[in-house]
Amino acid sequence: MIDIKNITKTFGDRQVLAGIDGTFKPGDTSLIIGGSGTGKSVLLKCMIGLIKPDSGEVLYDGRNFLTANLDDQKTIRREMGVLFQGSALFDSKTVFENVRFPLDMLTDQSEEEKLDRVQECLRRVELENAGDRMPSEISGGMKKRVGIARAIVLNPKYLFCDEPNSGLDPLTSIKIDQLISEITDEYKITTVVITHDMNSMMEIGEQIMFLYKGHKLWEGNSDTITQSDVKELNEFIFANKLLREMEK
Ligand SMILES: Nc1ncnc2c1ncn2[C@@H]1O[C@H](COP(=O)(O)OP(=O)(O)OP(=O)(O)O)[C@@H](O)[C@H]1O
Repeated sequence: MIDIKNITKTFGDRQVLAGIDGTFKPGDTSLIIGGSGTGKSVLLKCMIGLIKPDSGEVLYDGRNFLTANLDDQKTIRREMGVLFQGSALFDSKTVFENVRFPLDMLTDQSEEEKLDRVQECLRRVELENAGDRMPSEISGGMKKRVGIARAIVLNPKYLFCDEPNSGLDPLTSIKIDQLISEITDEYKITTVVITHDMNSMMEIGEQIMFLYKGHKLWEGNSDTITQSDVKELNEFIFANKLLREMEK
């Protein structure tokens, strides 16, 4: 479980996060949605320690990440898996080496243990036969799956995905969403996904937080999202639908 309390962040004279609260539960794929520049990535970065908020708390199963000492912060970090935008694979490493990388950096496992674990994760994302390939030789959807395998290789309690659908066609997007959602459920991970994607909201939105200009304006799930009376949310959904229609 992750609790965030009153997270604020200002860059210069621009307030980007104006006091965000939220709870993210194990086994749930929670979505953070909102238009461009509303603070979604900054919020995610505050949660994983890449940006220091001006105030607020981020609690990982009750452990205060921001005030923890370095050792405790390291322990919490080790429990996080992150799927960055664009997958962020190392171009010069094979698929296998990319997935093995966190094990090399953060564990003292034997070669055999690492081999087993990497194979297990590649199998989970249905890429068991692609280990020898280079990122340049595989499709965008496969790259995302490699990114997911790498994000889960350390058996994370918490998984963060920044726009996992960016650059993918609708069908591949749905498959990636389903994979994230299945893995979340299977391993009871607390998963937080940033997305613009309307299909994702309807398919995997067990909990959805809508940000608008740094404020949390609405919270709910895919069943309740179309019934809200929040004007900004309805406009966001309408614009999204329109975009989808135009793409068809
Ligand atoms: N390091 C930074 N320094 C200054 N301003 C920043 C920094 N990071 C983000 N911002 C600003 O904060 C605002 C929110 O950015 P953020 O990346 O969180 O938006 P977002 O909701 O994720 O948008 P998008 O969907 O387009 O990625 C933007 O105006 C952005 O320019």
